[in-house]
Amino acid sequence: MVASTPAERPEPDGSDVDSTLPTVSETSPTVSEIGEFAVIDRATRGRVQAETTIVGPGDDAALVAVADGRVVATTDMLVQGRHFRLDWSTPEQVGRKAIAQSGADVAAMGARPTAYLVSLGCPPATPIAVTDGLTDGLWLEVAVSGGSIVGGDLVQSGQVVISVTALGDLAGRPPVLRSGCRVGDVVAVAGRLGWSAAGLALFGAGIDALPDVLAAHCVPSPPYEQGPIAAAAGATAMADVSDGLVADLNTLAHASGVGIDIRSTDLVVDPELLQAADLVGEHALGWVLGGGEDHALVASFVSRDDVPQGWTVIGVVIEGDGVTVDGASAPNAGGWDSFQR
Ligand SMILES: Nc1ncnc2c1ncn2[C@@H]1O[C@H](COP(=O)(O)OP(=O)(O)O)[C@@H](O)[C@H]1O
Ligand SMILES: Cc1ncc(C[n+]2csc(CCOP(=O)(O)OP(=O)(O)O)c2C)c(N)n1
Ligand SMILES: [Mg+2]
Ligand SMILES: [Mg+2]
Ligand SMILES: [Mg+2]
Repeated sequence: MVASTPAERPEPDGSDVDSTLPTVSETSPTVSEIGEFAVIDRATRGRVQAETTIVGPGDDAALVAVADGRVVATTDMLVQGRHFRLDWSTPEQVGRKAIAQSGADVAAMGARPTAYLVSLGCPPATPIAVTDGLTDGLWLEVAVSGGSIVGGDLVQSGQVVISVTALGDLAGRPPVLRSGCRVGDVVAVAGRLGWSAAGLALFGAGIDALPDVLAAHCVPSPPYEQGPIAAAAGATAMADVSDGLVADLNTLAHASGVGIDIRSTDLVVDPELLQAADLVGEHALGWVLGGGEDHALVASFVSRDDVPQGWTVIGVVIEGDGVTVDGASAPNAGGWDSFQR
């Protein structure tokens, strides 16, 4: 491998050094003014814990009851300028997205989220209206996904960074792995595709239109409950779509040692995406195939009869290696790679 010289590296576009904070109000004190423990207090006081929380925030660690003797565990982080911008999203939307990103991974194992640990880094000048907004958003999404926030961390950093660890319960079922696709299975999707990418394109072009599409970029809507439903229906493999449909199906194909062929005519391209595509001069199907961050669920099932309500069959598992669309490779649907953009 040849190390790239500075001259070969792409110029930074500035997006990853964004450290702007919204001026929420002239009167909001900052995090440094009220101090770490007061901010933590505001993030935890009065919030209702799930039944499985034995010890919640306030001690050295939380204690969580594990119903079936195993716990699903996953973590993801959001970095300002890379995963969100505070001039595009409200703090509440960022909080919701942070929970959704990890909660969707729990659902993709076939489990139900039970507990979250939230670590926050922020500059000292962060208004507490921002940390309060984040807290509200985190708890709003927890109310959708299930579970509760049992602890976390708060540190000073140059930009806003949020890391969410989620735990989940499989209710005695086996986990649904990425490696379980078998030739002849059908592949189905639950949840929206392409919306987040369409919103990102609108934001990027500075077009203030289609508010539902912009909101879908700021707050994904993972179909949390469909994870356990698919597992109970016998899903053979599953993942959430964070990097892009083709990219995430590729992880299933590679882990399972198979090919997956998607039929483009079976993909739902919502009319709002066609409108957005007209506005920015891009292709809506490209967003559906290559856009990430909607956190839809994709899964394989032995037959069409196993596919639960709320899922749309979009393809089949075939012999081969990787993902094809209508039998051909999809070179423009590579999806997100944290170090390529
Ligand atoms: N720094 C790391 N150390 C250990 N495991 C990691 C690390 N980063 C990612 N992984 C693991 O690699 C796998 C793929 O990660 P990722 O692509 O982020 O999955 P997802 O898109 O579901 O969040 C996951 O099982 C994750 O736990
Ligand atoms: C400012 C900004 N630029 C670009 C994007 C697009 N984007 C950022 S991360 C990502 C993919 C998912 O992020 P990743 O860190 O890979 O999450 P994971 O797959 O681990 O869930 C996408 C499409 C964005 N959300 N915000
Ligand atoms: Mg991840
Ligand atoms: Mg995932
Ligand atoms: Mg990713």
